[in-house]
Amino acid sequence: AAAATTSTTVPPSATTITDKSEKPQTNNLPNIKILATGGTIAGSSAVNTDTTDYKAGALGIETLINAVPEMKSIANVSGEQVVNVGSPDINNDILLKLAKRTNELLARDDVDGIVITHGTDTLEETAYFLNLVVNSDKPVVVVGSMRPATAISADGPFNLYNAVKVAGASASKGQGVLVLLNDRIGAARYITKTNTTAVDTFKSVEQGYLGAVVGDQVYYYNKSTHKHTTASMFDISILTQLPQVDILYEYQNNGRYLYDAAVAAGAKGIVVAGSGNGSLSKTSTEGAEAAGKKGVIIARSSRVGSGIVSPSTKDAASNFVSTDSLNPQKARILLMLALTQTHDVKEIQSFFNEY
Ligand SMILES: NC(=O)C[C@H](N)C(=O)O
Repeated sequence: AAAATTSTTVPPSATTITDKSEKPQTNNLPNIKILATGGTIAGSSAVNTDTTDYKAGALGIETLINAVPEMKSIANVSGEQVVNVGSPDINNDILLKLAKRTNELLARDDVDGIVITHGTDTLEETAYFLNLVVNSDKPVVVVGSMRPATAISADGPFNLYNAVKVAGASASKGQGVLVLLNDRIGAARYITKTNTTAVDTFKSVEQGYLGAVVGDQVYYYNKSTHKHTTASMFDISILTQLPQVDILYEYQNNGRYLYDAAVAAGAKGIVVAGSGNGSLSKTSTEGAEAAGKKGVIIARSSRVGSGIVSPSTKDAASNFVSTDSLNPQKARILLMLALTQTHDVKEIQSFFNEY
């Protein structure tokens, strides 16, 4: 991010960690806002060996910032608590609130980048949503941890420090929304949680990471080839809600009743976590086609965990779209946004090809 350069350089120690004055800083460090949403990075337990039964979203932003005073030497850091929840409880209202606040802050001259602390369970969904709706090329870095703040060898503090470093690096501009854990910089479009409990859980198996933080340096090697941030056509500034999109999982012996139930409950779109290359059983196909006739958009993704769901010649006849390499939970994010623009199947397919 563009660091303000002035002739009067204030030593880093003169900055306050949580500056609520909203005045531009006068040193040459980048101004980074941390928006806190909860998760394990803000998790707490009475037992320091507890890595599973702790309370996620227990500690506030002040505590997280005060735990890493080293950030003062790399940025002017201030924080805001947006919500404080485990990430399974991040919902559409929170997504909209977070994205609007992010855009508001990025529009200001005295904000050079944003770091968002978040639970890891649904981190990739929030990161991808922001990737599609942030309308600035300033860095946005989403960070989490797998061990609560109270654990031996908690991974949160260093992840947070590195996230601030990445958010303050000029090379991070225009890279789309980034995800930082374990010294790796991932693209929101590609990265996913691959292990339920391991610290090195965030991977981009097919596409790779964009870069890494090693020592004092931020390194980039790749760029996301999909449209994001300033190139994205999605605008959430006037939205107060997002359309209901549900995910249905394929398995042997399934029935169409889940499709009927989703439609009855108000789904405007259904993402199918299909088997293999986005396959649906005959009974699911019946349910999906019946939903399609009622105007519900059906998007074929895959339960496999990696790979592309390729377009099928049968899609046009059934009014289905295919989701490229987006996993079901990210396909749901894109389909919600697509449905704010159009219900045309061809147009929605083109969004899945481009974003
Ligand atoms: N590691 C974590 O952050 C998991 C936690 N359950 C959450 O997503 O909030």
